Amino acid sequence: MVWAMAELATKPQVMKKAQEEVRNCIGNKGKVTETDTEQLHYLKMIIKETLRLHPPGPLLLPRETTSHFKVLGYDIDPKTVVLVNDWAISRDPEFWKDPQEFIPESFDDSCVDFKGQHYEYLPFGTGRRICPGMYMATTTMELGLANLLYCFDWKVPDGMKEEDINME
Ligand code: HEM
Repeated sequence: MVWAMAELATKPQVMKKAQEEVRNCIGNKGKVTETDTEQLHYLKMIIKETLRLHPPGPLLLPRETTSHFKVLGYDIDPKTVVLVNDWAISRDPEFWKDPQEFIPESFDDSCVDFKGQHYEYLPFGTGRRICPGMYMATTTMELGLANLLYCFDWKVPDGMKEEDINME
């Protein structure tokens, strides 16, 4: 969630749009609750985009092969440790337009999600060992970020510019 906050702090126009969505939806209720987040489509796109550019598990979890197989002409022996470079996959220009930019709108009208069916985007992995905490993680992030956007305007510290924050 810190990455999402850093991206928003450096992109005031994205933050404004997200704040407007949350504040219009919640009105004077005082706080965002779990049932409210269903309506926060832009916020969900921000979280997806954050997980694309800043996957907390950039190489997923190491796996060990149990039998010999061939992939793209390479022989993979049994007991080989295999890493999936999700960080690189989710910045691949073959699948993503302007892949280095933070553009939540890329997920608008797109069926790409993190449930492991879209191999260009695997922040929670895929298959039988996909992250079982996926919904807990996204629900917690949505709720936390929505409440922060609802209650606060945040910005980079005085004397600092947006471009001073190194997102690498
Ligand atoms: C943003 C938050 C999270 C991210 C990005 C994340 C990502 C991942 C990834 C990439 C894997 C490996 C999947 C694979 O190799 O295919 C994994 C596995 C796992 N995650 Fe998460 N995770 C998150 C939060 C959580 C939470 C909140 C829990 C528990 C409450 C959790 C529990 C697990 C467990 C137990 C596994 C191992 C599953 C297995 O090997 O069968 N994760 N996670």
